This record gives sequence, structure tokens and C-alpha cells, in this order.
Amino acid sequence: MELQTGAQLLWQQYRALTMKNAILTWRHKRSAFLKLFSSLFFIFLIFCIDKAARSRAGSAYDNVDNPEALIAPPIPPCEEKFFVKVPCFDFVWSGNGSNRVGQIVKGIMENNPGRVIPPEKVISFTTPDEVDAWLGSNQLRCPGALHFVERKPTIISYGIQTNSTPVAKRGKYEDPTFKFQVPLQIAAEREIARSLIGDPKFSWVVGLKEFAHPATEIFSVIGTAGPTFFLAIAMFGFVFQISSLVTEKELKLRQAMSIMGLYESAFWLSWLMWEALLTLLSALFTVLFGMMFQFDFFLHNSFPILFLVFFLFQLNMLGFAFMISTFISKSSSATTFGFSIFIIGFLTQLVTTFGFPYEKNFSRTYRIIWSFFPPNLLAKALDLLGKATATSQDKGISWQRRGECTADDTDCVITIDNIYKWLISTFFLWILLAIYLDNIIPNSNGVRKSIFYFLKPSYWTGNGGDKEEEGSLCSCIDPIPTPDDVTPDDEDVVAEETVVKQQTAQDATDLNVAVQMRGLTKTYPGAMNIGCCKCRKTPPYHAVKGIWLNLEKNQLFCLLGPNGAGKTTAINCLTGITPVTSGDALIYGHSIRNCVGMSNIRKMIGVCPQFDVLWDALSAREHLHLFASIKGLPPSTIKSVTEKSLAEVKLETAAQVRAGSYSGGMKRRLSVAIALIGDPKLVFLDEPTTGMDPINRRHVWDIIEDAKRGRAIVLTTHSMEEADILSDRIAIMAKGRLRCIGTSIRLKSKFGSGYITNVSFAGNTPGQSPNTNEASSETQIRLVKQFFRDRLQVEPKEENQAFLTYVIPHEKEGLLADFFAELQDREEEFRISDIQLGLTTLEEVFLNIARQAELESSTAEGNLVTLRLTSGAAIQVPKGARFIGIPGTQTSENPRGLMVEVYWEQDDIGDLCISGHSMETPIPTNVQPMVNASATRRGILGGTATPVGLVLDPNQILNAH
Ligand SMILES: Nc1ncnc2c1ncn2[C@@H]1O[C@H](COP(=O)(O)OP(=O)(O)OP(=O)(O)O)[C@@H](O)[C@H]1O
Repeated sequence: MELQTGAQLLWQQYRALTMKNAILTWRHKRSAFLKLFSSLFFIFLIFCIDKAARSRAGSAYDNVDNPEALIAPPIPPCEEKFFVKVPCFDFVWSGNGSNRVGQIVKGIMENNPGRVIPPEKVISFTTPDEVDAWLGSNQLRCPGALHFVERKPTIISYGIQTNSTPVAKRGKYEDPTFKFQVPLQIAAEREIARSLIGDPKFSWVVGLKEFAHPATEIFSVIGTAGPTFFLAIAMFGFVFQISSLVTEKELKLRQAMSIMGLYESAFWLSWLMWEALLTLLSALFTVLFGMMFQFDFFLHNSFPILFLVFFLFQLNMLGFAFMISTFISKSSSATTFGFSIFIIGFLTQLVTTFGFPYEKNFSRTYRIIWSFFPPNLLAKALDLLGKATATSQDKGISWQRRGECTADDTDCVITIDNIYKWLISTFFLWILLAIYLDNIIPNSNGVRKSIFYFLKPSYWTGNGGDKEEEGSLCSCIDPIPTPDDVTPDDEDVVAEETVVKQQTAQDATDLNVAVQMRGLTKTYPGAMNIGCCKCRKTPPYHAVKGIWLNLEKNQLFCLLGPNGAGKTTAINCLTGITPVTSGDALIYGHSIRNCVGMSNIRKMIGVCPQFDVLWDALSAREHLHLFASIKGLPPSTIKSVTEKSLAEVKLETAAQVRAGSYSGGMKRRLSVAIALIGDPKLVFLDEPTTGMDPINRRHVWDIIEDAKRGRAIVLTTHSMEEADILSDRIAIMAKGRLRCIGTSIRLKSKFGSGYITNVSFAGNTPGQSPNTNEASSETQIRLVKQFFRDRLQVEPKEENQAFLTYVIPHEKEGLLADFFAELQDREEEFRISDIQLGLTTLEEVFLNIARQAELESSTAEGNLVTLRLTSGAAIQVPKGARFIGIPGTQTSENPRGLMVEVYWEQDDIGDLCISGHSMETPIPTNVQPMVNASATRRGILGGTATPVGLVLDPNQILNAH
């Protein structure tokens, strides 16, 4: 099938990724809702703040063109005074020695507009001094005092006392002059006039009216409180964006897509365009909600001006999120980062609203630095737009006036137009930085590009200059040492090496070869990480130590090895996830060291990684559709290929269900289907059946068996059964080296301990008592054991009343034909019901090889594990040692002491561990212990009292037997 390339592929990938982003947005409805509509809630809050502020501020924030008159204001009840103590009095007065004054005060109380003042709310005194004395000892109990003096029958004078200091309570101001003094004054003058004229109905109307005036205070709730609230709106998108980007990195989804041939540009563009669309809608809704709440800010400033401010700010924050995401490796940190940015933004916005640094008395440098942080630009923009609509006289900023300062703003140093320019240019800066940092900050495999990668012409032309480096930016990497050149022990590995080396030297291409590894070596560099408090130096680690190997087309090649053998590293090198340290590999003739070669390789490989790399929110069909598009399958075929893949892995019924709810087996099947999509010529399956139940495992085996036709498959597994059933050729790796290679039969016959035979005995004879039966079966077993001992000198490996199991070494192969012929002839005599003979299992081969490799390294490094003997004693043995001499067991009868054979197995995670040991037997006389100095030393230096066992040479032991 012809795959898409170039611009067509870029467009196809972009569309598929955008579709993926759209589906993820749709499936994560809550976050999408918050992104789009959170502005409604925040604008409502701003609306409430505005209402509260305006209700307190009187006419100061408004233009007063036609002030209303306040006619004959009444003396208010004293309880209305701020900070009054009850019981209180509406007023006190002096002059009660005059009957006429008494009548005047009575008139004041009775004629108070709207409310007759009761007598208990008024106190009278004779002289002003008495009033002062009372006021002094009864503070805050009365807002004012009147002092009357009847000088002559035609002259009555009066004076007023109030506390003239305005006081504030909960943001409201109380002016005692207008509230208490003027009403008292009007009432006193009215009643004095009536008394002097002698007409109690004499009309005395006094009105009060403030001056017409423009708003004395400029207040825009959006300019003041808006920056924080609109920053909060943007933070939703900011946090979700970081979280999405980091999740794809953390779950290695991006790596999986890159292996499939994803263009970096398609990845960034798809996120950018989709999020820009959401941002555009969010900005639109913000302005519409603002208009809905009838804010002058939104009604009087021009719509495009407002829309662009919110859109460009949120877009800028998006770019900022892209850049920040390159520093984060855990999606759970997204909220922490978002919160920190919000707090910092809140504080710097506060500083901005106080005028820093967008005024003439601050230097330009401050302004430039300050403007790099997007929340500051938002604060300034809202301040400008807010001031432009602060009073009803202000008509807002029109599109034409976006580059002008308002006439009364003499301190203007930045306009809305400048802010647009800043927001646009810093947005591109963030995006470029995001792409750059993404390349130079080490990914989860510790791989990065050089700091100046973009300066190399080859990066732009794509001709092999895209070299990757390892280690963090701040670590000083020591020169990487090359692993020792060790000649393999196994002749088949040597033969394979020789062939590949010859082909390499002649530059010959074998058309049957899919993958040729030419001394593939991977060393993870040791690094000196300089932290604040300590330096940490890690040594280099040789994970793959020079592999020379041909993998043929149309074959399934199985790579076995214990944990840490280097299998995944080898696959990672072949798939371009991690760069090789030295050597090379050709995949269908394309070198993995060359980036053009690698991009060709990506088109022909499929990878099923060790851990499922899937989006929880996407279904199997969506996954396959996405990966098929990334791979470059022609659009017309994607649907049919997807359906075919679903059928192959039996996921048709669950095709619409989200992968997050799949069982482990279903996820694995989907991963295998993804690896096989697009009919790749080479497929890497890294432990495809790990953690599966037997039924699912069988199913995946069937899929792999079918997939074998017409392509090369590299399989790694910890299941020997799987390797045995599926593989055409098997190699076992340990400690970074190939230890053996060949077909399953070849490995079993070469590395197995020999043949396994099972002898089963007939059941009890009816009619005989159980005791007689038991006795006779024991006799038969004894006889058979003696027969094996006499003819083959072997002891059973396992035994019970029903069967005996023997491992017969290869050396006895010549005796087997006669031996089994005789055993069969005497079947009746021995009461044998069945005899089975077979080669030892692949598991045993694997354990032998793994054990040997472990022994080599533990001998070198002194790694010891504790072996608990059935006698109760414990000894320390090097990992992987087979025959161990027990220290302190020398007696006159056994002068060399006793030994055991240690049985090893793989635990659940593939580590070698002790499963048991044989009976204690004397060490044969001609067997010498192997040198085990470092292990012994480690045991002694480790300060443990547990003795260290003596490692015995298995060949000597087997020959001695
Ligand atoms: N990025 C890395 N930096 C340093 N060492 C690493 C890195 N990745 C892997 N290693 C080491 O390289 C060795 C080989 O690892 P690798 O994952 O290839 O083994 P494996 O054979 O695939 O094991 P498993 O069966 O557990 O998957 C291990 O000891 C591992 O700790």
C-alpha cells in the first residue's frame, strides 16, 4: 500500500490529530464547559461588586446634571447616626429657664417633618456649660445640641453644636453637617420665626440642592477588579492545556505517535489551532456576557477592540502554557503550576493597577520586562478600557482610536494598539520557545537535541544532522567508555557475528535480511548532576554491548532475556526512541543512525511497546483511525483497514467503547492492532502478552501467528511457552550481550541439561489391601530407581508414589536407545503404566543462560543472595550459581564437605530467584571450588555472620557423576 508523504501526510496528520483533540474535548465536557463558560460566573461576580460599589459611593462616580432638591430635611432619629450608643437622644438643648424657648423646642419636636420627636428623645439644660458637661460624660449618645437665649421679646438668638468630622462605616460616609446640623438649623429658625411673628402656621420652607457637577471620582469595576477575574477565566484553559500536553508526554503517547512517523509540526499545529478555536469562542462569550450584564465597559468600547483584548490575552496564555509544559513531566503538577502563575499574576496585576510601570516616570526597560508577563498586559488593557468608559461622558475606545491616548491621560505611555502588538509578538515567542525547549529538554528516555541544533543547516535540510544527545542540560557527562570487546562463548553467536561482520565489511546486502545489527551498542551516559545541596554522579551503564545479528524477513525472531538484559533498549535503538552509542543497524537497508533513514524506517515499522500507550477517552476505532492517519494510509482505505484490524483482534463489539474501560487483555490486543496497522514490514512486539490470562494470551498468539506471514517480527517475552510456540529463531540476551541464538530445538539440545523422562506407575491392584498395594508400589519404585542408577547413574529429580522424573544428561545419549528398549520390555515387571521422553524445556535453557550471566556479573560485583537450606542453616550464594559447597561440612567421612544444587526460577517481574535446592550430597573428590573472591569479600565486608557458599564448577560435577 502506497503511504502518503510530504505535505499530504502533514495535512492528514493535522486533521486526524485535530479530530482527536476535538473528541477529547467533547469527552472531557466539564473542562470544556469551564473553558468556554466560566466567564459568565466571573462577570456575574464583577456585576455584584459594581452594584455594591456604586450603592455606597453616592454621586461621586456619576455626572450630576440636574441635582434634586432636598426640601426641609427632617431631624433624623439619633439611631441613624453611625457609631451611636443607645439609648440615645435626637438632640439636647439649653435655655430651659425661658418659657418661650420651651415653646420653641416643643414646636421643633411636634413640627418635625414626617416624625414627631418624642419627649424622651430630647434632654433640656439651663446653660450651654451644662450641655457640654453632659456631652463630655455621655459621648456618642447625641448628634447635636441647640442653645437658645431670649435676649429681648423681639430677639431670640440660638447656636448649634455638632461633631463636624465626617465618619465612614462599611464604605459609606456620614456628613454630620448635612445629616444633623442643617435639619436642626432649619427647625430652630422656623420655630423662632413663628414665635416672633406669632403665627404658628407661618410657612418656612428651606430646600437644599448640591451643585451640578461631573463625576468627581473615576471608577471602573472592570478596570479595578477585572484583571484578577479575567486572569482566573484564562487559568482554566491554561491548566487544562498544560495537563493535556504533559499527559501525552507522560503516557508516552507522543513517543508512540512519533515512532509511527508523526511530524512535529502536525503535533504542535493541531493543538494550537484547536485550542485557538476554543479560545476564540471563550473570548467571544466573555464579551457577550459582559454586554448582557450591561457594563458600560462592554457597551461603550468597540466590540472588536474588546474581543481582541480577551482573545489575544487568552491566546497568549495558551502559548505560555505550551512553553511551561516543556518543563513539566507529570500532568499532576499542572494544577500547581497553574495556581502559582495565578498567584504571581494576581500580585503583578495589583502592582500594575497601582500604575507601575506604565507611567512616564518609569523607565522603558521596566515596561519591557513587565510586558513579558501576559497578565500585566491584560491589567493595563482593562485599565485603559475601563477609564475610557468610567463615566457616562466617556464614550469608550473605538477601533480607529485604538492607537491613541485619551486627551486627559497626560501620563499615557501605552495604548491598546501597543498592547495588541505585545500580546501577538510574545505569543509567537512562547510558541517558538516551546518548540525549542521541547527539543533541548531531555524526554522521558533522557534524549534531547543539542542546544544549538537549529543552527545546523542539516537540521533544516533533514540530511542527518538531527543528532540527539543524552543527559540533562546542567549535567556534565563524562566521555562514554566503550564496553569491553568480549568474544561470545557460544559458537552460533560467533558464527552469526562473523557473517554479519563480513557482510558489513563488504557492504553486501542480503536480500533476505530485514534487520542487520552491526555491533549495536548502547551505553547510558553516567552524569554528574549538580543540585543545590549535593553532587550526584552516576556511572555509565552498558545496556547493549555490541550485537551483531541478522533478522530475516518472514520470520518471527524472539529476543529473550531476564530483566535488565537490554531487550527494550535494543528495540528502542531500532525504533529511533533512543540514539545508539556506537555501531549501527540497517532496517531494510536504511540506517538507524541517519535521520532520513529513520524517517523511511518509521514508514515500515509497527511497535507494540511494553506498556499500553492509549488514550483512556478514545475508543479502539478512534485509536486505529488516528494511528492509520499518522502512518499515512491513503484516506480512502483508512476506514476499511480500521474495521479489518478491529476484526483481527476481536474488538468489533468494543470498537465504540472507550479504551479506559477495557480489560488489560483488550488493551494489549488494541496495542498489537496498532502495531500491525498499515501492514508494516517489520513489527516490534515488546512483551505483548504480559499480564494476560491464558485465553487472551492464546488469542494474541493467534493474531501474531497470522501476522507472521510476509513480515519480520521481533518479539520479546518472559513467557518461554510463547517463545517456543511462536518463534522461528530465538536469541537469549543477558547483561547486554547475546548469549545464544538458534531455533528452539537447537537451544534445548545445546543448553538444556539433556532429556527429561517421566515414568508413571500403574494404580493399586483391586482386591489387594491398601497396605499390600503401598508396599508393592514402593518396591517397584525402588527397583526402577535402581535400574536407572545401574544403567545411567542418575537419581530422580522428582518422585512420588505415582511417577519418577529423571533428567538424563546429553553425555548418556548413546546409552538411551538400549536403555529404553529394556525398560519397555520390563514394563510389566516394574508395573510401569507410561514412559515419556522429551528434550528439556526452553525455560530450563533460559534459566541456565540467565543463571550463567548472573553468576558472571555477581562474581565480578559480589552480589549475594541468601539460600536457606532444609537443615535450617543459611548460606550466601552468588546469584545464578548452580552447585554450591556448604562451608564447615567437612568430616572424616566427607573430607571435601557437602554440596547442594541450587534451583533458580524467574519471579513475576522476570528476576532470577531461588526456587529450592537438591539434597545435600558429598562434593566429588576431583571437584575444585571456582574463584569467588569478590563475593566472599563482599560477604565478609558486609559484616554478615552468614557464611558464603563455595561455587563449584558444574562441568566438573556433571563429569564426576
Ligand atoms: N534511560 C536510562 N538511563 C540509564 N539506564 C537505563 C535507562 N533505560 C534503561 N536503563 C538500564 O538499562 C538496562 C537494560 O534495560 P532494558 O529496559 O533494556 O531491559 P529489558 O531487557 O528490556 O528488561 P525488561 O525485561 O525488564 O523489560 C537496565 O539495567 C536499565 O536499568
